Amino acid sequence: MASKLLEKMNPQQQDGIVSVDGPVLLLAGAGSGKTRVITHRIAYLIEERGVPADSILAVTFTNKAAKEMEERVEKIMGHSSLAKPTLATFHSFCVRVLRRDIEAMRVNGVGLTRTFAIYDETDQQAVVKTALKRLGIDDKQLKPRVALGRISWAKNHMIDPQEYFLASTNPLEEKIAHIFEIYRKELFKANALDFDDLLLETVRLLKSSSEVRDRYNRRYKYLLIDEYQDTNRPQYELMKLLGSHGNVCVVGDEDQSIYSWRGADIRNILEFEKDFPEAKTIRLEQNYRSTQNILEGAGAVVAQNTQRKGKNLWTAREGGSLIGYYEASDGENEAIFIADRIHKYLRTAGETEEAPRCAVLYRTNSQSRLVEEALRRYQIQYHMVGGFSFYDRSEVKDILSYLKLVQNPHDSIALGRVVNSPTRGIGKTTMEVIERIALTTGMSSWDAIGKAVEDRLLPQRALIALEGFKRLIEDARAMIGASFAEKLLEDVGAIPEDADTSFGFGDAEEESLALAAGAAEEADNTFDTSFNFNFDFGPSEEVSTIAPENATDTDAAHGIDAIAFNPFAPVVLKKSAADTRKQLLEAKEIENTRDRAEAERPAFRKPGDPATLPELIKFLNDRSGYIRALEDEATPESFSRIENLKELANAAQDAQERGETLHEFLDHAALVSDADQYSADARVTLMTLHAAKGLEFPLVFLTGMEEGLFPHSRTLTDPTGLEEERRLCYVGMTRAMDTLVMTRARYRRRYGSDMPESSMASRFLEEVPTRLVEDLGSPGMGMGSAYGARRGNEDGERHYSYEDEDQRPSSGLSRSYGSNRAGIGGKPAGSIDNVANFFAARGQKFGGKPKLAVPEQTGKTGLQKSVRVRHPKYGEGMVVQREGDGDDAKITVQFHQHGVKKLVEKFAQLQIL
Ligand SMILES: Nc1ncnc2c1ncn2[C@@H]1O[C@H](COP(=O)(O)OP(=O)(O)OP(=O)(O)O)[C@@H](O)[C@H]1O
Repeated sequence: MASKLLEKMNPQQQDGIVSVDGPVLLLAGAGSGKTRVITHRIAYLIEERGVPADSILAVTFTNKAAKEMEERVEKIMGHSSLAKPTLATFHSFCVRVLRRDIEAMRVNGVGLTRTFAIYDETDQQAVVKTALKRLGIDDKQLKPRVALGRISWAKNHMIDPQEYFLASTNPLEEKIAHIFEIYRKELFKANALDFDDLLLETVRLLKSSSEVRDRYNRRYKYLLIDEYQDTNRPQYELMKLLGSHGNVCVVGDEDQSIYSWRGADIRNILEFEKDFPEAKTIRLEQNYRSTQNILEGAGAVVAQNTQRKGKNLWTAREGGSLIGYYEASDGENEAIFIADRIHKYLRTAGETEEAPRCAVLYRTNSQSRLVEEALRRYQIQYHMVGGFSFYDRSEVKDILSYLKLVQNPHDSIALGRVVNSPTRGIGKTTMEVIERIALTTGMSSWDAIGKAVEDRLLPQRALIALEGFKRLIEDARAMIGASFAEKLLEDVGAIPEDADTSFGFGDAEEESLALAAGAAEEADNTFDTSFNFNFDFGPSEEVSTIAPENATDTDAAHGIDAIAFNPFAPVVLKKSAADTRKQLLEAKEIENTRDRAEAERPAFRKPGDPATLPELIKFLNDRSGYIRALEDEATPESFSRIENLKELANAAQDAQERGETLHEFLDHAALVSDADQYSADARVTLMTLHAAKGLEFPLVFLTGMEEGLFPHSRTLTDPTGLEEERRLCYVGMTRAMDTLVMTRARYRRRYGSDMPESSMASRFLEEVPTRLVEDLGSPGMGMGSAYGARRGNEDGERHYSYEDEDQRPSSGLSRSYGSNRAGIGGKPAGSIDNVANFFAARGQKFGGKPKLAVPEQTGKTGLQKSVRVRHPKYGEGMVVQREGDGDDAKITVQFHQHGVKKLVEKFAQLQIL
């Protein structure tokens, strides 16, 4: 078997597969087959070393990668193992740990419970807005997004509000520390965690509970971490906590570290050997993906970085086509060029390649618009990754918020979102009173509503509306309560001696088991929302026989709404453990009798059993009046929203068929990321460079290669940030298997400005050796300038657009545009002359290695690099480049408010500060 697993692997890959004892650092260059090695390593551990599959934990970066890995392992092993390795992202792994064990951190009944909510960015922003309001800070002065960014940064560096406050050096930072503290408290009150917390709380849990930590250490004997270069501090700590046995294999490529903005610390990979001095380092340096030209080009770019270990990637695919370069006159022209190329590619590749696939990559999402428009003109279907996801639609978010409330009524953000959606007469004033009660008593909004209703603290009309809402949520909760009751009963008699032996995730029975201990004290406010999805509605005549037996406080108090929807009254736990057990046994007795009677009728759901997830969604859709409100609206938009809600019910049906719990369903919706939307079947994919990591395409377009756009303006004065942008460029270039085209627009419209602004070529273009590049017919080249440096608005050059006669595609789909256009100085595009001219001009401006070789020109005015300046219109900024001298000198300034501008010195009216 070993020989089979090692077949078709190069010696380094083989080493990576069989070196399973002790720490291993697998430095895997782009396209060097690390996914292959990881999957075969897992199979090797199981098949050759006899390691139980479920003692292997492999952590990947996206859900999609985890799923793909799972499929690949299964394929290699041919479904031979019943137990499975755990393949998950850090976040989903942490959710599972916390859903199982978070209550181990509760002290004297205080702390989060397993029904915690996960807050996404919208939820987080809502909390920050509350904090701003409470502190009297105008959200225009301090944008919630900015505050949130700082909070997330602090969390990823494991800094708490107190530490943040102590370290703050200015009033703004102090304010953020206060916001952070309120934010933290609000989430706690709402029994909620944000994405960063998922990691932090898991670290805290494993550190604080040796019992829990030991259990995970006993369970997972082999730890594999993919994309190690992108791990942040909490992830690093998790690696240490979970990998204390030393069988840790981290796989990564420091040249592909692109997530520092999420707190990723490249030092984790650079210093792995320090953390584990006995670590074995294996380098995978043969690239199987790209041609030599592409690889060399990408290698030359990333070689400019200093923060790297360095490696010699090589490929057996010698030569290949040159890297294409197209310098468009403007953004529209760039988009048309791309659409045209794709059109031709799809037409011709269809004849030769099995499944033509290509990707258009950009630095920021907003760049997609023009490309989308152009593709539509060419009637080319495309798939966009990172657009508005299904789960982001407002109606879907609303119903998910109802579900979140069913799971955890203390989730104040979910409550705020739907308390008056659809409108039910709970206005702003009412909610302000509720918030005041919550604030003064420290209660959650849900409890505050309860108090307001009980103590009659609001006008009658408001109270009726609040009561109605409260009852709706309680009824929905009651519908699923029976599941808890039933499984609890089953588990009470079957708690294993050693809980370790039944350790596993996603197992509904196990979840109930862990809940059993806390059930008595928490029965009224901690519902387990695990579902048993295997039942259909029962026959309606059974209502009368079963409902009274199991009637509950909730039913008595709230009439028969839930029953009207669900003919079987649900079981809700009473408060004492003895009562609970008695009630459960009674329920079980009834069940047993009924089970026997119904053995022949499997199609019906058993009376008293919990509602299924789709049933719950339908109940919420109907009882909340949401669908009715949309129907009343009767617009095409409202009908399509209804369709979306039906689709959500379908998603729930799928989840039910996979045996997922409500937790898992909501967790899935919360953890879906941009990259997960990628579909391998799409022929044309549009996505950001970040989302493209780990993927490969025969044809890749890298667009918007302009200073200020890529590298992003934020990083122009920050060497570390610049290195990360360069790595991003490297990631983008190495996605290409056969053909890579880099494009740039000389003019680009920014922030909806009237006139497109002139741009400068990205420095990354400069770093690609000229011998590897071919001009693909950039219009208007060779006018004595490169990258439009002298062709800014100031010299009045016209720019092309859809409307320009000679740029417009001729007609229909057979148009040909771009590559056969006249190039530099009227010569055919792509001719040796043109290319030479073009790059000669470029060389003059930047020199071979711009970073080192560009001599700083001495200007008369002292407007040198790094000098701070003020412009009458753009305000303050810093000079980042000076080109030329005398009257014609061009000064590039990074303005604080307006981004990068290139100005002619003599006209610029720049004042040195
Ligand atoms: N030994 C091999 N022989 C032939 N093809 C291989 C071999 N190893 C890997 N490949 C192929 O090389 C390509 C890249 O492999 P893979 O996706 O595993 O690389 P990677 O290291 O994960 O890349 P990246 O880090 O750039 O995302 C795939 O198409 C894979 O099938």
